[in-house]
Amino acid sequence: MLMDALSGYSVTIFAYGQTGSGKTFTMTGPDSIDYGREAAAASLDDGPHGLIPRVLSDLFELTAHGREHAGVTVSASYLEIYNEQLNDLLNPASVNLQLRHEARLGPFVQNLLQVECESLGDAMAVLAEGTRNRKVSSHQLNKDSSRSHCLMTLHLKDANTGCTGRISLVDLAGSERLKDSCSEGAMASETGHINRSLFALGNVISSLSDARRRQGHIPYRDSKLTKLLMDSLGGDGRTLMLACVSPSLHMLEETANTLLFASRAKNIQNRPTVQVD
Ligand SMILES: Nc1ncnc2c1ncn2[C@@H]1O[C@H](COP(=O)(O)OP(=O)(O)OP(=O)(O)O)[C@@H](O)[C@H]1O
Repeated sequence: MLMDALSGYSVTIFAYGQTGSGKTFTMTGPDSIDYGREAAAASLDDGPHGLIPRVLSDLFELTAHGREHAGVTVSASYLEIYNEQLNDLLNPASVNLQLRHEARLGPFVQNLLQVECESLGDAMAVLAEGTRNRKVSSHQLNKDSSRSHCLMTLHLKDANTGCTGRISLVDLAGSERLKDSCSEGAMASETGHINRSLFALGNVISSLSDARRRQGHIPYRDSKLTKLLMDSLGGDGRTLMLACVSPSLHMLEETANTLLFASRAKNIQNRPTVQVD
């Protein structure tokens, strides 16, 4: 996926699964690891590191001086969709941003900060800053439950070829049944938003995976999440979905739902296209 992005494709990797199933653990890594600038100095080859630090580490190795992709510049943005609002995780004062669409760019978030990253240390600092600003709360099923969908995007621009690739790394909030999570008040309202947007994602995926419905209307407009992921779902990007499931017998029904969702998603065919500036 990383090599594709360096060649000008728009790639998306997203983690899906019910609350507490390990999406954040998979994407970012265990909370015990401090992904500050210092961590960049340490080797990321060993240990339980998340997918994002590994992608960043490989990216800066491949774009290092003297390597084939040395002409590629990297900038990063990091946003969350919280209660159907788009907020900038790198600039917490910047909330409720507008989602726009341009034929050439596809969907994009207006006024979202893009930070230039010259080294792995810079990119790790972006990851640490954004992760610090995410909305997280405790409930019965997960003590550090993400209350928002988070999307880190690495924008890659190759000065030699003019190719503009993109890697979007998405940690979705997890579905939860209120009677199990025992969320109340503001948290219950967050849960409502999370469940509704995951429902919209499910609808888009089932429409795209069904050959007859694929020809008709695809309900991308039903949520910010599906509007934002439009290119990744049945569009011109390359997409990898990670299905996270819990080993607990209590979660059997949710596990079956996640697997059903994943097997539907497998039927979706994108038409990947290289983007050239
Ligand atoms: N593969 C794993 N090995 C060890 N611990 C794990 C693993 N996956 C998850 N955990 C632990 O389980 C707990 C829940 O995981 P995590 O927060 O990643 O779930 P999540 O799917 O992101 O949940 P939510 O949707 O509520 O945000 C965390 O304490 C995490 O460290």
